[in-house]
Amino acid sequence: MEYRLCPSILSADFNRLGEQIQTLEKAGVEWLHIDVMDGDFVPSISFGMPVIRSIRKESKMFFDVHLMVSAPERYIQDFVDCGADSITVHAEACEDLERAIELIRDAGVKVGVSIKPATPVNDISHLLEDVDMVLIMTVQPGFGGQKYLPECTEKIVELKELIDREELDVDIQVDGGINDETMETVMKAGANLLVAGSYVFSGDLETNVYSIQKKMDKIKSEID
Ligand SMILES: O=C(CO)[C@H](O)[C@H](O)COP(=O)(O)O
Ligand SMILES: [Fe+2]
Repeated sequence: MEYRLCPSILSADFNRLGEQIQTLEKAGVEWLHIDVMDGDFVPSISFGMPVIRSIRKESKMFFDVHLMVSAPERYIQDFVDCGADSITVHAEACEDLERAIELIRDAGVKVGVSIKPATPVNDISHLLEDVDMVLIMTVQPGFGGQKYLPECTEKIVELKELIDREELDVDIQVDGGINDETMETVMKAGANLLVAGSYVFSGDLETNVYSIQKKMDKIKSEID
């Protein structure tokens, strides 16, 4: 099982975004989590295609685009064109989730489906064969810096059991409130892709990345 830290640039200093992305890349980070918010599916607005297009020119990292957008089907090709390597849509945001998955697949990038804390795993369990990743939100989507919702842990366990039972190759990503304490909980529950914003970007970025990766390696050795 491949475990990865996926820093979320929502917590970056946008005045120094290029420089901070370079720091992450030099420290060995391979996935960059990119949160797009539309002010409709979630209350806040973040950024969109022009920002992604700009950072794509400077970075070879895997761009993991988390669309917190209503009817995301409208924008799949745009996000692929500006540099996404994977696109994650919310089950709650799509009128036809199967169609959204098909559009992402046909556009040639990896497919992710996300569920909010109140959405049961059961709502997406029939689609597991069609996706590369399921993102379990561990806070209400819309803002960085919130506290991990402990009731989400059992959803990670449930999803992991389903994936193992059906012998599928699907990553489990978690997003929201990941820190020193919660990273152990989510990894032991079955998550392998850990999104973290405020935990990575508060204080010295390089020091944080090395220390988080070291902690992840230690937890991984306890799981294997
Ligand atoms: O999707 C998100 C918010 O909706 C972000 O990826 C997430 O909040 C990361 O921030 P933090 O690690 O500070 O909780
Ligand atoms: Fe996110």
